[in-house]
Amino acid sequence: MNKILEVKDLCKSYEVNKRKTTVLNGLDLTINEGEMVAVMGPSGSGKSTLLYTVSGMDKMSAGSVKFCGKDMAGLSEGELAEMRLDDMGFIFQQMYMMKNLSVLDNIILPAIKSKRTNEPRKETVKRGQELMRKLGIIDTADNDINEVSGGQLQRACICRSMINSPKMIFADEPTGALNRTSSEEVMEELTKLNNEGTTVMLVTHDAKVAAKCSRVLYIVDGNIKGEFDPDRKASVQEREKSLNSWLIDMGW
Ligand SMILES: Nc1ncnc2c1ncn2[C@@H]1O[C@H](COP(=O)(O)OP(=O)(O)OP(=O)(O)O)[C@@H](O)[C@H]1O
Repeated sequence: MNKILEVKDLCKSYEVNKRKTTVLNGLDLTINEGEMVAVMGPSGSGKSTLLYTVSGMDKMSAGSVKFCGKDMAGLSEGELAEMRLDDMGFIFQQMYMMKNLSVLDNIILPAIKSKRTNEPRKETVKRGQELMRKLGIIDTADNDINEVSGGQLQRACICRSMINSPKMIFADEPTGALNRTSSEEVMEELTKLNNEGTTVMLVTHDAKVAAKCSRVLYIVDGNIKGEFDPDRKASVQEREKSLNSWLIDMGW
């Protein structure tokens, strides 16, 4: 198995009003290509910070992060931005959609910005529309982003995260704001993507979501306290049940 993400002794602290808070505290983690990893843990334990730091969205304070064998600390801001644009997909809570663009234009924006290919805009639009069709939101293509539901917007975020065919998708609470049906649909799409070979790392508070992953990490005080491998051959109910009892053991 090829390693896609190698994290060693990762530390991250913030300074607010001259007071230093250490959020990640010497964390080690390896994720192999094709894994779907859930990050769980109490509120404030550092889950989102971990996601932002290993994906290069935020600067680490110490340690090392290698993505596809490349040491992120050795990359310039421009090289990092290119890596994020071409090789990583993001589904983050704040969603970061541009308010003055339609849903479709938001989805294709990363492809328009990418220098990797000189794909004509017409082709990019076609690919964006195909993704929207696949995720069942093609009818919203020309809508403003405030004219769609939370579930539709989350699916649009998934389309956008996929438009450059990334090697890995980072998702922070991808189902957080959704009802059970939308949440299941979004997870179905992420699982499909993962089955097609995309590595996924997602933060969630929902054991139902985590049970669909190949590995669950439990973070406490900025470090991994335990890991759990849901048995993907077992039924969804069985996986959830064993995950829930493991979470209780972890202090959930
Ligand atoms: N930009 C920032 N500046 C200062 N402190 C921050 C910043 N971002 C996060 N923190 C602090 O770092 C700690 C961990 O935050 P983080 O968002 O990673 O936790 P989390 O486990 O994802 O929490 P939740 O489950 O509530 O989303 C918190 O105490 C938070 O206040």
